[in-house]
Amino acid sequence: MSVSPQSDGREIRLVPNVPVGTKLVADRVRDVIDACIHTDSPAADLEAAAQLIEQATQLLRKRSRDTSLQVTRSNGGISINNAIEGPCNPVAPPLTDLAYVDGETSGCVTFPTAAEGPPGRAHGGLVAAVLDHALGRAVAWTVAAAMTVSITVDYRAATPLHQPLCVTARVVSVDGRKVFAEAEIRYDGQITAVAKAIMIVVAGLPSIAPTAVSLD
Ligand SMILES: CCCCCCCCCCCCCC(=O)SCCNC(=O)CCNC(=O)[C@H](O)C(C)(C)COP(=O)(O)OP(=O)(O)OC[C@H]1O[C@@H](n2cnc3c(N)ncnc32)[C@H](O)[C@@H]1OP(=O)(O)O
Repeated sequence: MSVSPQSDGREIRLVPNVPVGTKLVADRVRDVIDACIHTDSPAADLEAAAQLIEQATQLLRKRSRDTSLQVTRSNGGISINNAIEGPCNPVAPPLTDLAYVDGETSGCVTFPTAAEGPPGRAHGGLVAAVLDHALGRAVAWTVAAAMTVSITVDYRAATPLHQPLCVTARVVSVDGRKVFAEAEIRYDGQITAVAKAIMIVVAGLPSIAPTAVSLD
């Protein structure tokens, strides 16, 4: 594992691949979150479950590391504990299969029950977060790593839970450090939300290339 210093002093840790064991734990935690939301168990079972979860937490805390982003060298650099795409972050939906082809960035996401806003629909803030992330990826892959200073989301239709969704994003224009980009999320081919963003290229953020990662 190597470490790349960032402009604000934080570090990015490079790992060869998504760590299988950590991803397994994250997947099981996603199951726990889902079960927690749906459970109708009696109090004794809830108490027993809470104790088991506490035991698992203590086991995981036996050896801890800092919270720096970990990024793989494979597949264009998966940010493994990122809030949106991180396969090892149980809070991430996650956004998967990120790809960059002919200037277009795409990815897939399925929102779990935990992402519910209106009944049966994804929370609009989480839809916006996924779009923001795809926009960030598109800008990083097309121009350079950047930060969002403005994002506008139009919600056109319900974004369902538990259904495979496609996210696409691209750069529209560049004006100095300002990058204008747009993105959509689709269910069954129909757009449910579109986003327009202004992102500012910021020196020192991790750079990611479409085909080969060059982070150090
Ligand atoms: C493989 C590695 C993977 C790693 C992870 C992958 C994840 C990738 C995806 C992650 C994606 C996640 C994405 C996220 O979640 S990013 C997180 C959310 N965003 C932020 O936290 C950003 C907060 N803002 C800032 O820190 C500063 O504003 C920055 C540093 C960005 C710029 O401050 P700086 O002092 O440097 O620059 P400046 O103030 O001179 O401004 C520069 C220019 O910008 C124009 N401007 C500013 N604001 C606006 C505005 N609202 N509308 C229109 N224009 C605006 C401004 O007029 C000026 O234009 P001009 O006068 O030059 O013409």
